[in-house]
Amino acid sequence: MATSVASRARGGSLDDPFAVHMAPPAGETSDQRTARLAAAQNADKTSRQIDEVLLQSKKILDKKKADVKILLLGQSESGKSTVLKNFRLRFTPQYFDGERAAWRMVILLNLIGSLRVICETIESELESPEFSLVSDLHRQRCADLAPVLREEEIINQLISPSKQLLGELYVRPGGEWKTILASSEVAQNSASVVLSMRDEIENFWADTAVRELMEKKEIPIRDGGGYFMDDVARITEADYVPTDSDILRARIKTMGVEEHFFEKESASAARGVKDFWIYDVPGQRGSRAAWIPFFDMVQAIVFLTPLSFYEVLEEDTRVNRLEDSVILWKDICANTLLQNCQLILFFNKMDILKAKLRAGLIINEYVPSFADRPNTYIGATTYFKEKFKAYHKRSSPKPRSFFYYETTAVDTRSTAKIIGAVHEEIFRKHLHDSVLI
Ligand SMILES: Nc1nc2c(ncn2[C@@H]2O[C@H](COP(=O)(O)OP(=O)(O)OP(=O)(O)O)[C@@H](O)[C@H]2O)c(=O)[nH]1
Ligand SMILES: [Mg+2]
Repeated sequence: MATSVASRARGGSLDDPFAVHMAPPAGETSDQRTARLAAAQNADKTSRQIDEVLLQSKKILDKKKADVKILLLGQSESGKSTVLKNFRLRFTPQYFDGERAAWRMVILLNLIGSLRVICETIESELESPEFSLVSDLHRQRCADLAPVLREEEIINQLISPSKQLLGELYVRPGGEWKTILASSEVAQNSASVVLSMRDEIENFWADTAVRELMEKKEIPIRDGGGYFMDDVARITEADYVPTDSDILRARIKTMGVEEHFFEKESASAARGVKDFWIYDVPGQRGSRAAWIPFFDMVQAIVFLTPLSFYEVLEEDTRVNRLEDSVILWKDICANTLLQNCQLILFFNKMDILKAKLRAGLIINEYVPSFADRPNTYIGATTYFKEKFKAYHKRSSPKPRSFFYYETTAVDTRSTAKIIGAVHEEIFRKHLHDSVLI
């Protein structure tokens, strides 16, 4: 009966189930006793270590809950991961610095990817019956580059999460790929193959027929990111170390959610900075469901949109890029889970917009409502800013401030200033909200 067991245990009787288990075995020798006590001591130590780990994990979890969390949102190629790199460059420069060897491999991979796209374009051009800018000589040059092109698949096998080994570069979530690229012998061999053919690559790209073909086909390898065709001599030097700007221009598509912890570095110039987290997510249409679990835990969203009204989405060529961004922006503004969240809008890739306008882009051919406003950079940014601001005001469940910046995320200098201002603003609001709570 329950009562009798309890009362016997309280009385310390030998029927106590614990006492039975703790008692030394009958006839224990002195050596056995020493071994038993040592084992018990070890078990005790392990148990205390486990408790310590659990306590630490809980502390980390509690701290994470209290820390500011920032989510980067926007369509694919809007520049989310590039903005994250800018944050890392400013707030954790030592970590950023330690990754240059891995980025060198990404840059070489981006170069091989461009070469593959060019060779595929040449091949399809040669198959078309119309007059062609290129000839069998170019086909031969591509065949000569085969050893370099083969390396794309070899390196991707090391770091890619899927069987698709050609096409846009993406990696398994987490930082392991950086260690692999920086230290694996296979990757180093691949780099040697590219370096050994630098003259062939340079001569290939120096051919005006090849460049003209890419322009005629309107294949934007220049604008698409990860463009290093004009840097072959420099990036294939044996002692090449990527600059900050090279790393910002290197392209890896984000597949899973990447969580980055920003812990103050003592050597960091950014004094007074508190720890915070940034979440970088994939922007492709099919991956946007992955954003939702973060909505009720983040304090701020940096929403990126290039003003690419002249382009369509890569994953769905029926959808205009700017239209997609506007719909997303309205949804984010209207979401009630995010009603207390600070929204910061970046019009990104402004260098590309400026270059397009210089090259003769006519805005109202793509956006009829732009009408006869000045077809200039200021004209465009003013018009679209007012649009985004109006959606923000109309869709937000309750009033909130509108923060907006024009950015060129591959420009470290101008972006560093903006990142500093954004960081300050987010922490100012966080402090204000904490006081109110
Ligand atoms: N010219 C120019 N290129 C940029 C700018 N911002 C980003 N890029 C480049 O555009 C490419 C795509 O940027 P990412 O940061 O990878 O885009 P993302 O939003 O993370 O894309 P997903 O991971 O596919 O969702 C990269 O190669 C960048 O270097 C910019 O302001 N100007
Ligand atoms: Mg990304």
